[in-house]
Amino acid sequence: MDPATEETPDMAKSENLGLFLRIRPLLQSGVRGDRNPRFRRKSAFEPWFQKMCLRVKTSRSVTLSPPLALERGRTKTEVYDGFSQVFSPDSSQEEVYEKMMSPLVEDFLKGKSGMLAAFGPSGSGKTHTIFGCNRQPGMMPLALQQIFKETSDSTRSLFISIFEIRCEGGKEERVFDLSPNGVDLTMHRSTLKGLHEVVISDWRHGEFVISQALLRRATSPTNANSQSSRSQCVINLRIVDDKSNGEVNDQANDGVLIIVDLAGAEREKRTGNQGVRLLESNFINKTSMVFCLCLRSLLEHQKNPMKPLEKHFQDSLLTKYLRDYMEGKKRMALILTVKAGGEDYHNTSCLLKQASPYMEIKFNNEPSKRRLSPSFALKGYKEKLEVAEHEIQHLRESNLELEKELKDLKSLIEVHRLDDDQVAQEIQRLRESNLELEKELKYLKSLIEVQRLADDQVAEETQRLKESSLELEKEVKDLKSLIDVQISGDDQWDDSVVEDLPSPSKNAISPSKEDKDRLARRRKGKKWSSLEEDTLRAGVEQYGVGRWKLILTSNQDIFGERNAGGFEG
Ligand SMILES: Nc1ncnc2c1ncn2[C@@H]1O[C@H](COP(=O)(O)OP(=O)(O)OP(=O)(O)O)[C@@H](O)[C@H]1O
Repeated sequence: MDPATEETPDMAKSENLGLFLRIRPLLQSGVRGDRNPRFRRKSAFEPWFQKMCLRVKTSRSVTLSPPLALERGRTKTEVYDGFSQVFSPDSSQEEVYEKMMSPLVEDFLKGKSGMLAAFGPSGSGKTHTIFGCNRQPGMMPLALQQIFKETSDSTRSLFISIFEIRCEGGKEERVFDLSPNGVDLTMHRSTLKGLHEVVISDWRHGEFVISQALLRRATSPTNANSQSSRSQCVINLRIVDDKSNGEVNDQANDGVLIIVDLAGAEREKRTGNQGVRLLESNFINKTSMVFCLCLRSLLEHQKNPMKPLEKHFQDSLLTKYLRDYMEGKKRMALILTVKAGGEDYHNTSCLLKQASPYMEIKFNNEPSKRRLSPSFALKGYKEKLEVAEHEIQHLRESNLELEKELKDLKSLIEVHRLDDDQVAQEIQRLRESNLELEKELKYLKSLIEVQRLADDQVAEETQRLKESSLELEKEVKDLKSLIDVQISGDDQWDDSVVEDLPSPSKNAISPSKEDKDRLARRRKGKKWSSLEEDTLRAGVEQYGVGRWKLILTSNQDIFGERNAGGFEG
């Protein structure tokens, strides 16, 4: 029994499960989704209607023919009848909506909860039917349009939540909230804790929220479908009367409409799945199987109440969540999607055999009659308490994790701070050594300057000495020429005598008698003063013996009238 309500079963007012069948149009050869090369080769030139194993018989029945019978022109066919509606390959989304979805939405707006699930093999058009695309919006966007059209002037609010159940890498099943900022969810009984609900302002907003959620949904390409859903996707629409302030009362309209896009059951050979894909495929097939077991058990139980209603719903998270529907307590519709190609015969036949009996399942179609009993209230509070406790535990854990992260960050900052100190110290040290180097450089520069000055002085002194040396040389030259002039003035050599003289190297020159007299006269001349003698000695010391003319000219003031010839004696 639903923990929130106590419903009075009234089978007189019950109705059958709505079972719809939609046949996907055959895609052209080579179009992704029809990848069986064997079949493509065989049927490349056949007209499309000859390839089909499933044909619409009436608006509620179909005929199924095996491919071999088709090939050999036999008519071994099976008829499946009693569907709520059969949609042919050329039926539009609007047509499907009008006949299948619109009644569910009408009831939802009246406060009746309901569920629609799309069920069928991979690539048969479940996601296309539920969500559609921009050009062909599916049941979900069309439902939003209808809801907002009919509630535009009321005080009711629409809430949407969307989640998926998947089995990553073939491990345990997990639930992910697909709403913005959604997280992993845990299921307690049939309730998801922490599932985020978004209040929808208009149908475009609703469409946006759902399209964003679908971007997060797990999909992968397989041989059967280029974008195959790898998870069970569930969308909840809940409408709340704002006047009720969220509280339960008799008038409150809080119907829930659940739309489920199941991942398509797959045959390993068809999909070519391996590794992780194969594990996912096992999970998908298992969920489909549990879903079917629940419905079959419900049908058998309804047919023969002596047969117990098996608790198969416990075997998968999806059926756990949909327990009320799996146990026939709430209204449900199924749309079976199939492909009608010859190569799809096996899948289509299995699905029809398995699911067509579900059309006999009955549900009570009365709105929930809510009675607040003390036991219910207590039960409700207990559950709320459990949820709150769980959330507190969850918050505590995440708090601990955050604290740990904070600690790690702090220690990281500390390490960086230490590094910074070291860097600052190093900079300081470098600065100081830089200063020292600058000082040294300054000192060296001043030394070089001093040296340069000294060099300049040396150069100047050298220059000066050179100049004075030149002057001296000039003076010496002048003096020499003066001496020569003096000598030539004092000693009048007779050129004729000189010409007759033998070479000096062979004969000593002997003066003439006149010269000898002149010399004698000079010797006998003025007497030498002691100053003259001292000066002569000093001259000899300075210039050497024989340099009489030089000694004379250098000390002309002392020797006066004397001539150099008189010095030799
Ligand atoms: N009625 C239709 N009209 C046109 N195209 C369709 C129809 N049904 C399905 N398709 C196309 O067929 C391909 C497979 O469809 P879809 O993805 O809906 O399959 P599925 O049953 O959800 O597969 P899976 O279980 O692998 O996710 C898509 O390209 C889709 O657009």
